[in-house]
Amino acid sequence: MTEAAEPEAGSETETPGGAQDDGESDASGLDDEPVDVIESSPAPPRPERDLRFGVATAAGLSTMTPVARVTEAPHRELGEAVLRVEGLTKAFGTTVAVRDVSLEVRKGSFFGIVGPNGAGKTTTLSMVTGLLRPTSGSATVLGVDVWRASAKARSHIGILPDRLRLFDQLTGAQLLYYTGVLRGLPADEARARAASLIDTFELSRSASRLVVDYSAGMTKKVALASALIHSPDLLVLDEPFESIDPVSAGQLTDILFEYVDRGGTVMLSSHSMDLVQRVCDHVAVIVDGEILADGTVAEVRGDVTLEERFRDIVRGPRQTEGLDWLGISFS
Ligand SMILES: Nc1ncnc2c1ncn2[C@@H]1O[C@H](COP(=O)(O)OP(=O)(O)OP(=O)(O)O)[C@@H](O)[C@H]1O
Repeated sequence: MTEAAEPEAGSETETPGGAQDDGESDASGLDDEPVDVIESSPAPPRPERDLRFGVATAAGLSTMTPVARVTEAPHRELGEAVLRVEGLTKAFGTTVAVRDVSLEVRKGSFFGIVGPNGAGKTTTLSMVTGLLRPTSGSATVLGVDVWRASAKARSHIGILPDRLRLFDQLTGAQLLYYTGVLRGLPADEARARAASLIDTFELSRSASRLVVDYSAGMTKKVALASALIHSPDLLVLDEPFESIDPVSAGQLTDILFEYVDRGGTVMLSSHSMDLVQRVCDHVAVIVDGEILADGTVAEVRGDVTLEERFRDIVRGPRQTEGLDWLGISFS
């Protein structure tokens, strides 16, 4: 995994507790937490594989079907509506970023939202998760209105936002622990889940380094782990695979599959049509703030690939138009 690489000389940052990652610290990374913020009692035994967020051991993960070999998502029986979006609209001044979007995401679904740059994906996901107030329309999670009862609604949601704003002066282990505590977990439970997630996401060698020193991919992983720590019913992930290498992407996908198999629900945005076709059972295509197609991936793509259908739907302008002055032939 990417974090196996040692930081460059001089780039390593001292932790608040004065410790540096020497690559030999405890796998949980919680051993060198400052004693005034995390109790120094030994970490409790790690929980069995019985948590929604998928405490997958390395052995467990290795028995799963490598997602890279799959060309379409497995059939899943879906349950009740977890997320209902009705007539969601967002205007920034005179720019209407999202117009009258309605969606339903059912329990057990892996739902993809795709669209070209600037189509309104991030704006939609931000409204769904309570990070951005809509101009009109509503979003409910398990029947709880995201804006009228935001605290309760957010307790059901795990969020990986587009522009990550993490407490990056914490170590990875501290970030997970404090996220768990802020999400209302008892300290012991937060510590145990943090340790399990560090194992699952193979972050043990980086767990006692400051997040500010993480690579982009490692930052994404620790952020995704943080989104899972309170065992949410719905995970909303904005471009979760951006900056992630293919091996890590396959592993993250397996973790998300396991989360869904345990009754979780995922909504994600992505520019990778191939990935969406392989992992998502439902997809919505958004263009200029409006949903132009949605349904099962099979319904939306028909007898062509999702990427081909996406190109048909979007019909972007030819990129070479107006570049004649470059003097290069693109044909
Ligand atoms: N805070 C803001 N103020 C003004 N305009 C905004 C703001 N946020 C987004 N927009 C505009 O809303 C539109 C949709 O943006 P959004 O970030 O939702 O697109 P996106 O589909 O996520 O794009 P990308 O794939 O490039 O990340 C764009 O025209 C963007 O410029």
